[in-house]
Amino acid sequence: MERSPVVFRIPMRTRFRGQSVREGVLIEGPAGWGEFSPFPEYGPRECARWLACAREAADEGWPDPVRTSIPVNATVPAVSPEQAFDIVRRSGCATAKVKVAEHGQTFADDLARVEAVRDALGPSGGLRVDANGAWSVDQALRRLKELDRYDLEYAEQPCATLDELARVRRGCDVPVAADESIRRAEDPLRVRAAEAADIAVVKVQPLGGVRAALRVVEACGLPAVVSSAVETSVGLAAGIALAACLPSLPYACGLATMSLLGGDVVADSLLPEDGRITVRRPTVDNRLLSEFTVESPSWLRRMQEAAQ
Ligand SMILES: O=C(O)CCC(=O)c1ccccc1C(=O)O
Ligand SMILES: [Mg+2]
Repeated sequence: MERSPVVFRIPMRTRFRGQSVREGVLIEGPAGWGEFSPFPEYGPRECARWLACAREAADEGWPDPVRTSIPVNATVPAVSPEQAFDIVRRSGCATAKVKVAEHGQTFADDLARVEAVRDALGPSGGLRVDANGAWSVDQALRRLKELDRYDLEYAEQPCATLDELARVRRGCDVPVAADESIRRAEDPLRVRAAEAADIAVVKVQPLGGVRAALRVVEACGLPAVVSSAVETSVGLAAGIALAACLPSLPYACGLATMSLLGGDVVADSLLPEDGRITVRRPTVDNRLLSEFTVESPSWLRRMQEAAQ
């Protein structure tokens, strides 16, 4: 028997994107469980794609994998240099992504955090930064040049607009990855036309599922980095499925985010071992699920509105 939708609420171990809890709805269908967990700021139109991702997971499942494990990066929130060092060391990952340009912090904080992460990785590790679109073109050009003394693999969304990304790309040696610029089906063609990025960051929930994201990557014609939206292992499994079926996967993916959450709804969490996550779909554990279940008519309403 399939369960009715379950609303979950899981505390975050470190604040990320200004959030300290992660909430959403888990739905069960013939193919398994799916996760609907749009961030609070998204309206019904955007939420429709997040729901399509959950429905694909529950109703159809995903295309066959072409690899058995996914290389992943450690995700380093805007924490102190000491904490950043520990996060990277504990992760076992050879690649790390560091949040920079966080509200309330200075560029000196960013430099110190990136330096600590380079120390933790050693000279051969991959090190990327993510500014979430916060810099102007001038800031990005100056700051990336300075940060590049720690040898950056790429800079994720240094500025907000495609035109700005294209100018940063032309003006500096650090490759540029588009993340927030790729949220709708028509976005990849725009990124490509504007020559705004070297790499496409793709997230399955905002793009409407694994099949939809596969089409986006194809249309974009850029190497893809699959990233999570900080989901439970139910949601992460969809990202793992996308990374597992992409024809080519040249970079480590941002799917090692379970360590940011204070709990999970499966016993066999999608955590990395030696910097890789084994391709699999863990099953929901009823005891763990009940531990994080909350009553929330507003979440069920949000899901209904997304289905209109
Ligand atoms: O890419 C990663 O390493 C983890 C995922 C991540 O950073 C993220 C997760 C949720 C919302 C936004 C972002 C982001 O890339 O800015
Ligand atoms: Mg990003």
